[in-house]
Amino acid sequence: MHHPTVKILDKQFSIYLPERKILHSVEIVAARLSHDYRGKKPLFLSVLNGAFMFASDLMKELTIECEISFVKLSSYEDMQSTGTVKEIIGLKEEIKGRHVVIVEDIVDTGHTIANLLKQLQGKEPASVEVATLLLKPESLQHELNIKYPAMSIANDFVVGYGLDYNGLGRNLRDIYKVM
Ligand SMILES: O=P(O)(O)OC[C@H]1O[C@H](OP(=O)(O)OP(=O)(O)O)[C@H](O)[C@@H]1O
Ligand code: HPA
Repeated sequence: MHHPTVKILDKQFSIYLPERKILHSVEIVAARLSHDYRGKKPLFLSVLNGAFMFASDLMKELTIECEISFVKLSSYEDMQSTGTVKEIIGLKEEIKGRHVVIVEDIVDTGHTIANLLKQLQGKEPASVEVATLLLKPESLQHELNIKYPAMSIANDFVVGYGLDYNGLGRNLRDIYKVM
């Protein structure tokens, strides 16, 4: 079902990125990753919770030998960054010498990714890059090289396809923006 608008808690959202457009952009970024990481047996590190749906669809499109693992770190409350970024939880894999690709649903201010990159670089990986479904270039507050953004969007709050508003809306197939 594709609704033109949805209401979540106190806010109204309108359709922004339909599922077919999302999946098309996932295919394109997966093709780039498959090309760039062939023979490198990369470790995809998906950041929970938001990235679960992107990670799932991305993995299905990859044609190379690769691993995936899930880590957790949360910093968002309501619609604003708290600025405090927590440490990586649940990382059991040896990072040293591995080609790591972080899989995120969204890079907004960049606080989360900047912190995560710093923590991972200390573990001496062979390389680290970032694949994100959404990038908000106008919102970025860090100098980051995000090599694999599936889509760049304006500075609007969005929900759906894994992204939440106060925990809700992650199950929506399409992405909606706040009205
Ligand atoms: O670039 P930033 O401004 O740091 O924002 C991006 C981060 O915020 C969201 O995570 P959140 O902390 O909301 O956790 P969640 O994935 O469980 O929703 C999102 O999944 C990114 O990890
Ligand atoms: N929507 C949902 N979660 C988020 C966003 C957003 O626009 N930015 C950072 N986390």
